[in-house]
Amino acid sequence: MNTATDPQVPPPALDLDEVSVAYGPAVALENIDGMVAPGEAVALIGPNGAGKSTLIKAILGLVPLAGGRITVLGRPPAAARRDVAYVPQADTLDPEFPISVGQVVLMGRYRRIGWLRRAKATDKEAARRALEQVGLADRARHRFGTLSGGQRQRVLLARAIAAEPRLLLLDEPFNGVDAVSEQALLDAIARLKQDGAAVVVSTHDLTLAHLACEEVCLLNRRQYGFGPTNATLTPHRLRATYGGHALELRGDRVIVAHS
Ligand SMILES: Nc1ncnc2c1ncn2[C@@H]1O[C@H](COP(=O)(O)OP(=O)(O)OP(=O)(O)O)[C@@H](O)[C@H]1O
Repeated sequence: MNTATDPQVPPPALDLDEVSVAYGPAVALENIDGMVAPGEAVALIGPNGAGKSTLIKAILGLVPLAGGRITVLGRPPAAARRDVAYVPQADTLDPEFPISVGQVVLMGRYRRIGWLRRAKATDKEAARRALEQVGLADRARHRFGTLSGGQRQRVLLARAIAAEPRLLLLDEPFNGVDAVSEQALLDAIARLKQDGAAVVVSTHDLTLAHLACEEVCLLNRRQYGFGPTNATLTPHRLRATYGGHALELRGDRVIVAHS
């Protein structure tokens, strides 16, 4: 989607314009198109290998585009990095890393502080508040690796909150988290949106999409829908997105039957 630039109107948080990405000869994403406004969230939904993480990496400017354009807060992705925070999948991190929970969260401030400067009282306060927002204020001095998977995911979200992002990217944040962590994540996302941040969250969890996201983007290499959550998450579209596999809905969670 390409928007005309009007200096009076704030730019969308994210504008995807016919985005394509390839790894060598293999096309991972083809002609993805959509927009996210400040204060809104979009869920990226699709099966394993659909290209959700690839799209997040492209928004971060970490993979080159084979075609199209991504605009973040009116700028190319690399120029917007300071205003973008990213929460990776928890299982991609080494829990043995000898660092305290408080230090992990303070890392979210480093782009503001500069890596070689010392954190100021305002940075420490921002980190403390972020940890409080995810319900782990009492764990600041604990070693990161001693926390559960769900708690570590919340710490990484706190690190992102401490960065005061205008665009937050979350890669499957609900994988393996319990109901308490799930609620803490939902509350934190809601607060960020209230503060005007936009959120992009890759997930297999339709409950998360319904509870936290105004819009969804259905992906499986190409786009099977991008629009308001209720109108877009139809069984017909989901079935098409999940490659024609028989689709079982349990509650409102998608279970793909490999028939
Ligand atoms: N660095 C890479 N080099 C080559 N191919 C890659 C690379 N990263 C991803 N791919 C391929 O691109 C496609 C999309 O992968 P991606 O990780 O973006 O999917 P995903 O939707 O995030 O999947 P999941 O739900 O399993 O995390 C897959 O076919 C994957 O094998």
